[in-house]
Amino acid sequence: SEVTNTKHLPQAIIIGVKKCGTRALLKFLSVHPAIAASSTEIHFFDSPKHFPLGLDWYRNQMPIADTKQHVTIEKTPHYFVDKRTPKRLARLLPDVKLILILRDPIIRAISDYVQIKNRHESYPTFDNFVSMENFTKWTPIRIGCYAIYLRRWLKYFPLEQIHFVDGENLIHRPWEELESVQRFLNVSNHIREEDFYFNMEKRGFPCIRQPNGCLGSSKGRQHPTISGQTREKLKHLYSNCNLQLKQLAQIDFPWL
Ligand SMILES: Nc1ncnc2c1ncn2[C@@H]1O[C@H](COP(=O)(O)OS(=O)(=O)O)[C@@H](OP(=O)(O)O)[C@H]1O
Repeated sequence: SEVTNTKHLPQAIIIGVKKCGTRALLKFLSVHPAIAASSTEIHFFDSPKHFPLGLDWYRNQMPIADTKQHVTIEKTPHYFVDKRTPKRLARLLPDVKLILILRDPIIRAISDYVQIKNRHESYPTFDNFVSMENFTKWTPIRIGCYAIYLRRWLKYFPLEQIHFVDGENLIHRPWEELESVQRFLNVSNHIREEDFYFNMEKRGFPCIRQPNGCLGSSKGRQHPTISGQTREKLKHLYSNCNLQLKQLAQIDFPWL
């Protein structure tokens, strides 16, 4: 077939959610011979600086794809929570396939917290935050109420255009999640169970054998233990959010 060696607008975008395994998913997909994955987060639709530069700028950020058979894909987890992105995306790339990876919102919140704490030494403990009166407004907590944001997306995209990945299963049995993502993207089932190994030095997270290995040191960080009281409070808060998500997305992941 004809080699085009050029950049294409993405046919698929991992729109989020932050700290749910977006990097792992994209890294694993990038070993597929028919997938051209962007190595950085592009932040086109959500950025006042980039968006006015238009689709030519966006296309130019994409990786070179060998042939027209390639599926070009990028991930920018902030798209999911950005108010302007769904409308802009629907207008500019109405047929784009959307991939949304979700994990247990309590673990996601701790992961988000650990990332912030990493940059701000004197940051309070997670338990301290959750004991505050208006803790539900704190971003690491709020983002985990996925239904709030998904509802916005569904104003612009039909459910069939969004593929939901279980971020917990992506850690335990990544090949299963990849099988359905590959099907959704209409590419061959190339990534298999034997392509993975589990790295015990990295809290048991999966790595892919060739050619990419494990994720970098900013992924798979140590998490603090949280009190039983904090956990109960969050379970209570998220039970309603999770119920709404199940109904909106028509999914039933084990942790929901
Ligand atoms: N294979 C593999 N290796 C390492 N880490 C993995 C993997 N699969 C999923 N995860 C989980 O992904 C969490 C980071 O999520 P994201 O990549 O979406 O983060 S970000 O939003 O781009 O910052 C990251 O969060 P932390 O554990 O808090 O570091 C991991 O829990």
